[in-house]
Amino acid sequence: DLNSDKHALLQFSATVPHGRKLNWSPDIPACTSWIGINCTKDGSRVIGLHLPAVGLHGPIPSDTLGKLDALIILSLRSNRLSGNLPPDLLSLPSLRYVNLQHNNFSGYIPSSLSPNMDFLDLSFNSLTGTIPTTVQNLTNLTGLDLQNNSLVGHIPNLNLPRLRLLNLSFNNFNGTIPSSLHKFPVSSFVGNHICGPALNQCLTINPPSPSPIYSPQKSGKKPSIGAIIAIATGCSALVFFMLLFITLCCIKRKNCPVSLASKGKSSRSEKPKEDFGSGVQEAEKNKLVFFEGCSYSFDLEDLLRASAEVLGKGSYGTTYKAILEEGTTMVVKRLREVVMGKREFEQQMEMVGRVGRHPNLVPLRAYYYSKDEKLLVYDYNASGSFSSLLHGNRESGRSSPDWDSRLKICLGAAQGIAHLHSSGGGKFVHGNIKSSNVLLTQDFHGCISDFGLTSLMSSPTVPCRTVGYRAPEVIETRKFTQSSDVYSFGVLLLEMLTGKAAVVQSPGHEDVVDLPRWVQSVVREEWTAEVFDVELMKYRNVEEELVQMLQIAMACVAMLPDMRPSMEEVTKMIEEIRPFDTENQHSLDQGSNCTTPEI
Ligand SMILES: Nc1ncnc2c1ncn2[C@@H]1O[C@H](COP(=O)(O)OP(=O)(O)OP(=O)(O)O)[C@@H](O)[C@H]1O
Repeated sequence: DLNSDKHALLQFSATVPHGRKLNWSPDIPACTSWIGINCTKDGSRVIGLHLPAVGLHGPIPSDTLGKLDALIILSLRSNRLSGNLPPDLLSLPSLRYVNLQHNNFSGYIPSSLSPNMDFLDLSFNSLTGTIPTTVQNLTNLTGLDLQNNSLVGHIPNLNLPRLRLLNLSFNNFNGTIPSSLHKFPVSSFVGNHICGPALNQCLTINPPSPSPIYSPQKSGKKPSIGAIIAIATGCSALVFFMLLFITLCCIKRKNCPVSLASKGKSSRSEKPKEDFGSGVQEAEKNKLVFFEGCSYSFDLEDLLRASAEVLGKGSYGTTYKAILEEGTTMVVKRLREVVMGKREFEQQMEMVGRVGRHPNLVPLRAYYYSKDEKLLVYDYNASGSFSSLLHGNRESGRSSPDWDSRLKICLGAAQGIAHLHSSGGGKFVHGNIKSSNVLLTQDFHGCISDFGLTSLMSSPTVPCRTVGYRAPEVIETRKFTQSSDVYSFGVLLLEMLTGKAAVVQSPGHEDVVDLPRWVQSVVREEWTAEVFDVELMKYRNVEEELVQMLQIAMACVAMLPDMRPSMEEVTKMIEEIRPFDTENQHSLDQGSNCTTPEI
């Protein structure tokens, strides 16, 4: 509440060009309301209003600027301010820096703009209408960020000599990119229906659907009864089919684990009853195929003699941790239901081996193929998976991963998937993105595992434990695409942000609902902050980054595949939240010498 004295401790001080120092002291609330803020004790005038992410809400009073006539900086980003922007809000000649991103402002961008403006950020609001032509007069403008609004019309020819940063992505612009803006990257325009040389052709990615996460109070309009019925019917059908599917899946496969507890966890010294290698022919015990550059000295016989522990039963078979007698620990995946012939299998494995040379991918080290046994060999990663880090900690007493670690892991995972998608002539699809397939290095880099396996299977299996990650069209068509990978990654991001599993029990109901729908329902009723994992709310000054990540996640889980961004775009958007030093990343694949990470 801007009128309360809750923010009384906020201080602002700056030196104005002519050298006079202004202090914005705790005395400010005594000046009754924020529109009277400039009546500081010494009568000096306020030149900056900087109140980011402090929970301000409601509309900005229309006569604000009559009182703040010396304002240079207006920064109210990441609040819950709503309503139309007052027509004169951005018109004060003193205004130079405006940042109102991540609020709920609606209506048009005021056409009266300070001619001295050098930075204008109105991104992540619900603004409509066109870009006012007066923007062309802002010759000092160095940055213009209008991304994630509902702006329409043509992009004006902005001949602004100082403009360095431009982001118009995820709006409803159409037409072509004017020549003056060709120097900006594709990411500046993505999510619109526009064409231009920078894009080679017309953009195919449409703006995300106006879900409540983008505009919780968009235009104040309520959906029609018909729309409500359609949405309700659609959601019920989705939940029904999901439940039906889960049930069928579990009936069909008796070995579908009901809980994590049912996973075999034998001790190191004791071999479990179920073991890998029983289908290996005696004559073939030297037939383990290693990838070029590997320096492992064990062979298949050594691997079969190893002490094995079941790590889990996944969609493709059982995964074992194998401790060889010489001390090396490897992971062996025993595939089931592979229908491919030997030659085809070998070709596929060669491809997987080649593609896997990336810091954010878990490389396949070796494989074995015979009629009765198919084995894949990977390094063992002692730090476990993102899933166990997120969901396993509270019981084990380990602390929940902090925001920085989560962000870093997700960026790594996104980079890994983006690399996969650019491989195989841009046709490679993972088909099983989920948090247990994101393994972690010791220093918390996310690495994607299990790639290249979906095509080995007899039919595109939709495993019961991974239903929550499946894009709606996959459940229907059983076809995996790069867009369905993006959807799964979006669910993974939501899992990271909420701390919840991909399928959640909806509060007060017995039925389960997938995470994207749960997030949407919470955001519709409450405010975004309710969605986030309480563990994340402990950190200060991260709200804005959380909301940004939530926007990315929701773009990924758009119902229509064409509406989802590509993984390359997702990676860029995450990088924009917080740039990491990617050059110094450690990886599972340290070099190409197949070094097993320390155990
Ligand atoms: N290289 C590895 N190092 C350490 N743990 C691993 C490794 N590969 C897999 N795991 C872990 O072993 C467990 C079983 O993996 P598996 O891939 O068989 O099943 P899943 O990931 O649960 O399901 P899916 O088969 O659908 O991917 C998972 O918890 C996974 O994180």
